[in-house]
Amino acid sequence: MTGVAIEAHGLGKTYGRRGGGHRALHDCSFRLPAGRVCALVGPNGAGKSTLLNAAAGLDRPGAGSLAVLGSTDPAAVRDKIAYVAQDKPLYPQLTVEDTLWAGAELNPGRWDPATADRVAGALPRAARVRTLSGGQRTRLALALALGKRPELMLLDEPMADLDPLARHELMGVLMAEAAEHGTTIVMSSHILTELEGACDYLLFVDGGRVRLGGEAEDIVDAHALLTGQARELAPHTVVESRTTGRQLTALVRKEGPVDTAAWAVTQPSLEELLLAHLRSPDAPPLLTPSASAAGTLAEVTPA
Ligand SMILES: Nc1ncnc2c1ncn2[C@@H]1O[C@H](COP(=O)(O)OP(=O)(O)OP(=O)(O)O)[C@@H](O)[C@H]1O
Repeated sequence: MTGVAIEAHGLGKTYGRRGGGHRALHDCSFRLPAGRVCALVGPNGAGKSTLLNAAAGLDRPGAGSLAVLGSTDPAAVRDKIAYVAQDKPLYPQLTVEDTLWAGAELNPGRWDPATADRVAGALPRAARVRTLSGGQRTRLALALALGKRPELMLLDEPMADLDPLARHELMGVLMAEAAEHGTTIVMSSHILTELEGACDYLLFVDGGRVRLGGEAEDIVDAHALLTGQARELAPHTVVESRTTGRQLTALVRKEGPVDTAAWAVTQPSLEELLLAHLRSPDAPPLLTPSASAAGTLAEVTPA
């Protein structure tokens, strides 16, 4: 699939203007190509849910511009987007069966009953939503989202309350969906190891801005873990360094070839890379060309 799933320019969102206000998104710019499985990571309060809410059209950004599936009008693309928010909003009085029926009714022409049924799995069809466990509700919310056959799936910590087996199974279903239909998936999570094998794209948000964006492989390739006798690390950009005696270990962003005579060089894992950036809020941002938002879109009218 070609095209751009999400493009943001200078996106801003401030909560509670009276008495100061908190900037949840601040000058946030990036581009997510269509067809990618994107990990949305960042510390608590970074702005991930705020960004997903904006992309889903549930919340209006206060500044900047945002295009989703090529449109700046959220209503125009709503039927092509599935959003599983952190609190998994479902109707508590409906049964599982009624909920799946409602999914079919609300998505005429798109609904895929076989997929929804497969994801719902062993959920008792006659059980009311309010009697389901947190993990069972998640499964039902994912069944609704996948049954909709969306072009863009926005998932806010979808696996957080699933048991390991269910997590493994549903991650497999998501990946198969993305591979078969070219669905763009944006998935926020704090479980970095889980994302590493599943996601091919990365958006690392911190302080309401994208600090790392692009193909996960390219972002990892741009960095190196260097170990050797303490000495100058220039010209490389130091993300994090630690000295023990005369031994220096550093995670750097490579600025040209690394002197392999001076340093033992290894490639960091995605988890090591993200942890280093989490501990080093001043490390400069890095967006690969495909993640760099270019040009200007129509400005969002301040809410
Ligand atoms: N409705 C709201 N009213 C006021 N402040 C809010 C509201 N929603 C979010 N915030 C604030 O905006 C910031 C970003 O919140 P957001 O929920 O987007 O972070 P997050 O990255 O999803 O965090 P987490 O990983 O903890 O889920 C936080 O400082 C939060 O306190």
